[in-house]
This record gives sequence, structure tokens and C-alpha cells, in this order.
Amino acid sequence: MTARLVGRELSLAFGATTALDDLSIDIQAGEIVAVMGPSGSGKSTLLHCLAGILRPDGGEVLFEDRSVTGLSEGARSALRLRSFGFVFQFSDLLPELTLRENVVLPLQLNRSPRDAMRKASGLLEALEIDDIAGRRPAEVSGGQVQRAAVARALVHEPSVVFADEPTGALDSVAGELVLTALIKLARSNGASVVLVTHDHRVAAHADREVILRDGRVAA
Ligand SMILES: Nc1ncnc2c1ncn2[C@@H]1O[C@H](COP(=O)(O)OP(=O)(O)OP(=O)(O)O)[C@@H](O)[C@H]1O
Repeated sequence: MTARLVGRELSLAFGATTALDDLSIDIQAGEIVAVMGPSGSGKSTLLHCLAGILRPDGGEVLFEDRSVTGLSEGARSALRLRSFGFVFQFSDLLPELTLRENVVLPLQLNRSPRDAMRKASGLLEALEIDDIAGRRPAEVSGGQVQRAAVARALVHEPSVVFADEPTGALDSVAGELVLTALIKLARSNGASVVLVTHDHRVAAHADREVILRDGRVAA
């Protein structure tokens, strides 16, 4: 069994708008892939299909050689919680919890509290936010929130991290810190990263760039 993620001949329309048009993509275990292309070219839709959030109208997504598209909604949710991590442009950290409590959240179902805390602490240190991890999201900078979001996305050691414009709301210095940490930690865990971005400097961190145009792979 490999953690390879494959989208095969994916198509998806929203009413009269074609978002994905017979698009195929193959992401190897541990590979960092940047998905680029103009606004509206289908980048986020592709990410949502690969992650099992959206079901395509046609085609199939395979993860670990099994069909994701064929799973029930509940089974897709379980797969996302177990095997995938997510970082979005605007973090969805819970505002009433501290950064540390947010990071530990994905672990609480299946680890002892002490073990979960140890794992979260290691990531908070690696991301250099351990000294402020007792604060709530509103009490730290945007870059620090995004670094906490990276820690939360990686804490349960997912096979794939989906990152949709993770640095889009940050200045270049803060963005660089978030991105290098995300990629370094994903690599050390052997996780693949699907990185949606319109920024060539961000994409330069990936192993491979896939460029979309009108819902198809252009390059
Ligand atoms: N929920 C939706 N309802 C209707 N149309 C949608 C929806 N989501 C996306 N679309 C349309 O599908 C197409 C692809 O959108 P998508 O968000 O995947 O593009 P994108 O490449 O990520 O764009 P951006 O860089 O602007 O975020 C666009 O034409 C968009 O307007």
C-alpha cells in the first residue's frame, strides 16, 4: 500500500461553469506538488476533490490504491481526519482556544493527553511558537496563527497535507517562515503536500509544478 494520491479524468461543473475538465494528476507519496494557474482555473476545486470534500461529476480519486470517490460521506470524513491535514489562507483555528489547545485538538480522540501534549509541544517548538502557545489566535500575529495552523495540520502525522494559499494573507517574510516550516516538517514526516498558490516564489519550494488552465492541466 502506498500513500499515492491519484485524480483520474476528473470533471466537475457548477451549473454552466466547468471547473474541472477531464483532469488527471498523480501525486507520489512524499511529493510536494504546487498547483498553479490563473484565478478560476480550478485549483481549489481540484484540491477539494482530491481531499474528498467535493465529489466530482466524473472521474475518480484514488488514495492508497482505493477509491475515495466511491466512499460514503461519513467514510470520506473519517479518511480526512485520519490521513489528511489542511492549511487554508485564513486559518480556521478555534478563537476561544489557545494555540496549543488548537494544535492538540486532532489528537485527542486517540492518544493519551500526555502523549498528545508532547507531540504538539515538539511541533510548536519546531515552528518557534512554543513561547506564545498559551495565547489565543486573536492575541498573536497572522504569521504565528498560520504556523499554529501548520502544526495542527501535521500533528496527527497525515499522509497528505492540502494547503490552499497558506501564505496568501501574509507578507513575504512571514510567508516564507510558514512555508519553509510546512515543507520541512512534511518532508521529515514523509507526507505529500498539495500546495495551491498563484505565487511563483511559493511554488519554487515544490518538487513539481502543475499549471491549470480552464480546469485542465496546461503544463
Ligand atoms: N461553489 C461554487 N459555485 C459556483 N461556482 C463555483 C464554485 N466554486 C468554484 N466555482 C467556479 O469554478 C471555477 C473554478 O474555481 P476555483 O475556485 O477552483 O478556481 P481557482 O483556480 O482556485 O481560483 P482562485 O485562484 O481565484 O482561488 C471558477 O469559475 C469558479 O467561479
